[in-house]
This record gives sequence, structure tokens and C-alpha cells, in this order.
Amino acid sequence: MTATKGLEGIVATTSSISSIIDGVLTYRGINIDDLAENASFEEVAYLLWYGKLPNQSELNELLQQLGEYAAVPASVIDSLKLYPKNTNSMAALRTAVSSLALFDEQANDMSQEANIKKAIKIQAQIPTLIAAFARIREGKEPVAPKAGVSIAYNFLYMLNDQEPDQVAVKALDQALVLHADHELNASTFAARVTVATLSDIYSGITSAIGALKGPLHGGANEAVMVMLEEIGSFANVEPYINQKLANKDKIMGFGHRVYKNGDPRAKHLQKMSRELGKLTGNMELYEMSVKIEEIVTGQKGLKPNVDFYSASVYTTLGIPRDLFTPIFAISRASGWTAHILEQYENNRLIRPRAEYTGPVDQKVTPIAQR
Ligand SMILES: CC(=O)SCCNC(=O)CCNC(=O)[C@H](O)C(C)(C)COP(=O)(O)OP(=O)(O)OC[C@H]1O[C@@H](n2cnc3c(N)ncnc32)[C@H](O)[C@@H]1OP(=O)(O)O
Ligand SMILES: O=C([O-])CC(=O)C(=O)O
Repeated sequence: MTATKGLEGIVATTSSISSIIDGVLTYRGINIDDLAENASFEEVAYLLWYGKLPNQSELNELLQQLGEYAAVPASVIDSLKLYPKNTNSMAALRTAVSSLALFDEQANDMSQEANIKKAIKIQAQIPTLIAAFARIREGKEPVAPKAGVSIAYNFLYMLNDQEPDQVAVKALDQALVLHADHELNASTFAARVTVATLSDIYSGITSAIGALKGPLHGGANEAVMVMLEEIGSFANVEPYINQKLANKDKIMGFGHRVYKNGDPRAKHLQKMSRELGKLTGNMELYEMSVKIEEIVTGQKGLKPNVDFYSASVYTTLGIPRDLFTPIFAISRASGWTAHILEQYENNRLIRPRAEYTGPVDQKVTPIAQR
């Protein structure tokens, strides 16, 4: 048995949800470029769950369900108030989502009907949890979700307690479309491994949030912003990045396990970053990002991934840096739950092997002689 480090190139499951073929990303066979321009996040979530785009009445029904489920149990909101003020936002989300299961009578109901209902509920409640957490730590009261509005609208509304700007809603909605699913990425794999033991959907999503949190995966969007803040100005980009590359440090938001010729989602986020910069009259983060790309791609051949330009996009939308990865979770909840439902439909325990590299033929030395 020979191990493949990081399971690179290993095909671990079949899936009909999303594909990456020759650098082209599709959800259910529809190119991400088409979806980014022509579909809302709710249409995409429906597509991932049910395998087809919704017609108007199906979409209306989903919006109605999302509105109905968006409020989270008062006990979960109360428990957010007990978290230490400096709690990591992804740790807070991981704990809060896990606690949702305690208040869902159907948490352990493994019927398909109950599981799809829980998928929609989790999708509806994650934005409410993040917005509530963000307000509570600032000493503010959480804002109840609105019915009949999109997830992007509701999240910004609950976060800021005011009607969001249409441009911001559209940009966030498009970002949610772009992050919704991505084949067998680390967090989706974690979700599938967990539920393949026939554990419940909340356990699967809790595992996934834990995996998304790390800076090699979803946590990279926040790490990109940390880097932009450290750089501080356009003039400092070149010396800073050159120093990082000379030190062989990783540049966050660059590189990808699967895409070697560029992430097809990055161009949409770059465009969004440019347009939002123009609209707000502040192009500095965008221009710094473009310069970083020029240097990193020029010197290392590495291309920006989905996390790189999302940092300047979210900052221009006025979103605090440590909510970037939770926003990724809002979007990816659709993909995670779709993969969990697919795993249940055709389940087999996921249990690979390890190549043993430790000592052999060892004996127990009596404790006094160790
Ligand atoms: C939504 C997402 O999860 S997208 C990914 C988000 N993560 C990041 O942006 C973090 C930065 N990027 C990385 O760490 C990596 O590119 C990963 C984790 C995304 C992919 O990693 P892997 O497929 O394991 O590639 P690996 O880390 O082996 O890199 C291969 C080579 O490229 C280099 N490399 C890869 N990414 C970077 C980077 N961002 N900056 C500098 N060098 C890099 C590695 O140092 C390595 O060089 P070496 O062969 O000289 O040792
Ligand atoms: O697929 C991956 O390895 C990481 C990624 O881009 C994602 O999850 O969107």
C-alpha cells in the first residue's frame, strides 16, 4: 500500500452535483459563468438540491420555506450571548450550527423528506446565526430575519439593521452563486465522511464548517484581507510580495489543488471588485490586488483562486474581515447539504487505509524501565 499525500488525484466518489473538467466548473452541467450572470443564489441552491433549475412557482415555494425557517430558536440566540467576546467567528458558527440540532425534533429522522427539510432549514438559519453573532459581540440586539427577501438581502439587513443597497445585494448574491459548490473540496469531503457513518445532517455540516475554517481552504479569504491590510498601500505591494516569495511564504488566495491554469470563479470576483471600487470611488484594494496577481503569477505562475478577489469585494461591501469565511459557509451550505443528500441516497462507509510508517516488532517495556 502506497499513500498519496493529500489524496491528490484520488477519485473518492461519484457525484452528479458539480464537475471540474478541463478547468471548467459546472453545477449540474451548467457552466458557472452562465449561472453567475443569470441565476440567483436561491435558484442555484434549488439546482444543487433537486438537480434542475426551479420554475417560478418552485422558486416561490423555496423562498417561502427559507423565510419560514430563517428564525433560529431563542435558546440558540441566547447561547450566542454566552460566547466570549473574542470568539473566532467560524468557531462560533460551528458551535451554533451544532446546537441547532438540539432544538430540531427531526434532527435524527433519517427519512429523505426530513433530510431535505433540514437542508433548507440549515441554509436559512446559517445567515441568521452569523448576523446575530456579529451584532451580539458588539453589544447590539440581533435583528429578526425578514420574510420574502433573498438570502443576500436578509443577511445584509440582519447584519446592519437597515435596508441594504441594491448593488450590495446583487454583488453578495453573485458571490454566493460562485461559492455554492465545488466537487470534492475538503469541507464537502468532511461532510460526506461524517454522514457516511449514517450520522445526521447537522453532524455533517458541523464537520464541514470545521474544515472550511482553515486558511488552506475557506479561511484563505480572511487571510487575504490580513495580507492586504499588512501591505497597507499600493506602493508597498512590490517589496512586501517579493519578500514573501523570497522567504518561500505562501501567498494567500493563490494556487489550487485542481486548477493549475486558473480558477474560473476568480474573474467574476475580480470584475466585481473593480466595479465596486469604481462605485465607491476607492480603487486602492482592487489595484493592490491586481498588482499582487501580476507579481505572483509572473514569478511563480500561480493564479488567484476564488478567495483572492472576494476579500476586496467583501471589504468594499463594508463586511468585517472575520465574517468572510462565515459568508463562504452561507453559500457552501447549499453544496454541503446537496452532497450529504447524495451520500445518503447511495451510501457506503468511507474508510480508506493508511500506509504504516512506524516501528515494527516492538514489545511493552515494563514501566520502571522506560
Ligand atoms: C476555496 C479554497 O479552498 S481555494 C484555496 C484557498 N487556499 C489558499 O489560497 C491558500 C494558499 N494556497 C495554498 O496553500 C495551496 O495552493 C493549496 C492548499 C490551495 C493547494 O495546495 P496543493 O495542491 O497541496 O499544492 P502545494 O501546497 O503542494 O503546492 C505546490 C507548490 O506550489 C507552491 N504554492 C502553492 N500555493 C502557493 C501559494 N499560495 N503561494 C506560494 N507558493 C505556493 C508550494 O509551495 C509548492 O511549491 P514546492 O513544490 O516548491 O514545494
Ligand atoms: O475545491 C477545492 O479544493 C477548494 C475550492 O476551491 C472550493 O472549495 O471552492
